[in-house]
Amino acid sequence: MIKLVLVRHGQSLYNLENKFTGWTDVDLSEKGLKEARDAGCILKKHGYIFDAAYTSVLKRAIRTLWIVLHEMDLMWVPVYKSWRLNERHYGALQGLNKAETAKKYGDEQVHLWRRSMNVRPPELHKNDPRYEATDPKYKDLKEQEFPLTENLADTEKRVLKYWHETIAPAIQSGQKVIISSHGNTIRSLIRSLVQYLDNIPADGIMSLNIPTGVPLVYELDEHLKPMRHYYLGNDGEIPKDEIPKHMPSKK
Ligand SMILES: O=C(O)[C@@H](CO)OP(=O)(O)O
Repeated sequence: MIKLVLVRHGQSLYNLENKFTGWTDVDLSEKGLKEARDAGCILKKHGYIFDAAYTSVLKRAIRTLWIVLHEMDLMWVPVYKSWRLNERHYGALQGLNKAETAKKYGDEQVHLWRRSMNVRPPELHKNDPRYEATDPKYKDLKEQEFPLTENLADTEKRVLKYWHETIAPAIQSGQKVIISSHGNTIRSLIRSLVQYLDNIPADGIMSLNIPTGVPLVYELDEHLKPMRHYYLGNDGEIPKDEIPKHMPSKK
């Protein structure tokens, strides 16, 4: 039986300030650092070991992974980074306060920007300092590939390309994998994993609240079909209604 571990980065400085983040490269808050340490400790306590680790090119996910591997004494594990595992690009909303934006544009509009598969937030202009296409971490992207904004379908498409071409084959070749990534990236992966199961409200998965810094384990069969899933954390850290309801959980 295969175990895949997904972990959303610990709380970031923008999570703390309730700001739209997207590709803004903010670091972890003090709470986020602790969440990452706790995630590593609990994975170690349960005897997890990994052959390969995947993350985005954003430091909140990278640092979470570093801390997890450090706590587990697994710093030797190869780490693969890809922009395709980045958070969804939030366009011109990046850096704005979510509550203030809701006051200005209304809750309904902000909900559409945040959770609709098809609605894109307003685009960044190429002369905006938040447009980071020349950052060396994006050297693999052609200028026309660098997003000015993304809806969740755009995000899912580039995440799943990496999943199908790189991560899924590694898992199927027998590698034990951890992915340290972002809320919308993880939702996209969950949508892909559950797509062959019956009666799954795939759209509802995009509204799931994924807690920061709590490992989510998917047990998969050899075809990568999920058998069950569960969070590894203290009960108090995992609000019951945040556990995906699309499959029986362990508890
Ligand atoms: O701001 C963001 O980049 C994401 C994750 O924190 O927010 P949302 O919950 O709106 O997807």
